[in-house]
Amino acid sequence: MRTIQADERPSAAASDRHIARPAGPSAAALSVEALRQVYGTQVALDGVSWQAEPGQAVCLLGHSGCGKTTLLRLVAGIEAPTAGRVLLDGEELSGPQRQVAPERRGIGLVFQDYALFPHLSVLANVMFGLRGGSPATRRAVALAALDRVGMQRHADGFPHTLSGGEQQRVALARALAPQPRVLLMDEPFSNLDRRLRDQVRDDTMDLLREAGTTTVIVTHDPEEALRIADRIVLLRQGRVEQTGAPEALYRHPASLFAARFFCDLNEIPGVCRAGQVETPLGRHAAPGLADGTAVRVCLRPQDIRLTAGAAAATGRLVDRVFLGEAEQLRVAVDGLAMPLRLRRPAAADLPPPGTAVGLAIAGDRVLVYPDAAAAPSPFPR
Ligand SMILES: Nc1ncnc2c1ncn2[C@@H]1O[C@H](COP(=O)(O)OP(=O)(O)OP(=O)(O)O)[C@@H](O)[C@H]1O
Repeated sequence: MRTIQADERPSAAASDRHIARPAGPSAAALSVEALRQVYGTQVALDGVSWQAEPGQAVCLLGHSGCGKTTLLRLVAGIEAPTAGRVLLDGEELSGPQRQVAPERRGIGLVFQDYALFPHLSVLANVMFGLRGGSPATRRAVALAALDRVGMQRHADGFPHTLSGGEQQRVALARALAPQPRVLLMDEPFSNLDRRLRDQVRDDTMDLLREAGTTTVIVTHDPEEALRIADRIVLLRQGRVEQTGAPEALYRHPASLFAARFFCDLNEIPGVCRAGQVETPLGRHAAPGLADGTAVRVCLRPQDIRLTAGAAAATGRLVDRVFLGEAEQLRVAVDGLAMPLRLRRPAAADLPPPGTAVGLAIAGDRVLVYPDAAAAPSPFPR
C-alpha cells in the first residue's frame, strides 16, 4: 500500500514552517533512502525514506519500538544499515559501498541522558569534542558555546552540581560547539519535569532556529512534535506511516493510525454505501471507499459542540470532567454504543446530567477511514 504524503495536499506547503527558517552556514540537507535494518530475525526498519532540508527541524515520531533510535544510530554512523543509504548534501555517508566513520560525518549528538563526563568540568566537557586549533582557541570556542546557552558562569562547575535543565544546555553546547552540519537529539527533553521541559524546549528550539542548524529530534510525544517540528516523520513498526508539516499531519492524517496518534477520537463504526456513511450523527462523505467497506467515522472532541440551534443529533448529558482551562463533556446519543466526548473551554453554565442537549459537528473536520480491525493489516511484517 502506498503511504500518502501529507505534503501532497495543498494545505501542507502553506503551513510548512521551515520556509521562514534560514539555514546556518554549515547546515546540510540530510536524506535517508530505503533504509532497512535487521537484527537477527527482528526487522527494525523496513524501507524508510525521508529528507530534512538545510536548517529544518525534523521530528522522528512513533510508539516505543518503532525504530526511532535505530534511525538515529544509522544517521550518526554508529551502525551500518542492512540496506539503503544516508546522504548529506548528496554525499553518501552510508550505503552499499561506503560507511563513513561517525567522527568524520560532521554530525552532532545529544543523548537522552546527556552523557556528560562526570569527572570533567563543564568547560572540559564542551572542549572534549573540539578538534584542531590551539588550546586557547578551543577554550574560546567552548566558552562561546556555553555563552550561547547561558551557561558560561558554570564553566568551572561539574555536571553533578547542575540541574537537569542546565545539564541539557551543557550537552547542547557540547554538540553545537564543533558547528555540526546536522544535530541529532534522542528524546532530549524527556528527563525534564513538565514545567521546565516547556521552557528548555522553547529555548533550545529558538537557539537552533537562530543557528539555522539542521536538526533531527526523536520523540514519542505527538504534542512535542507538533510544537517543535518543521516536518514530522511518523513511524509505525519500522515503516514511515506519513510525513509532512505538523499542521498537515494533524488536519489530514492519512490513516486511522495517524489520526489516533495525534488526537483522542470519538470513533463510530459504519458501512460505506454509495460514497457515504450513515451514522446517528448524520451522513458523512467517504470518498474513494468501495460499497460495503467497514469504516470508522472519527470526530475529535473539540469538533463537537452543544447547540440550541439546528442540531446534527440530540443526546443526554452524562457527565463533565473539569480540566482547568477546558472541560470534557460526555453525551449519550441513541444508536451509539459509547457516549460521545466533547471538549470545550470550561464554562459556568452547564445544565445538570440527564438534560437533553443538541449537538452540532464541524462537518469538514470529520475523518473517515477503513476499519483496520475489520480488514487485513495493510502493514504485513
Ligand atoms: N541491537 C539490537 N538487537 C536486536 N534488536 C534490536 C536492537 N536494537 C533495536 N532492536 C529492536 O528494533 C526495534 C526498534 O528499536 P528502537 O530502539 O529503534 O525503537 P524506538 O522507537 O527508539 O523505541 P523507544 O521509543 O522505546 O526507545 C525494537 O523492536 C528493538 O527491540
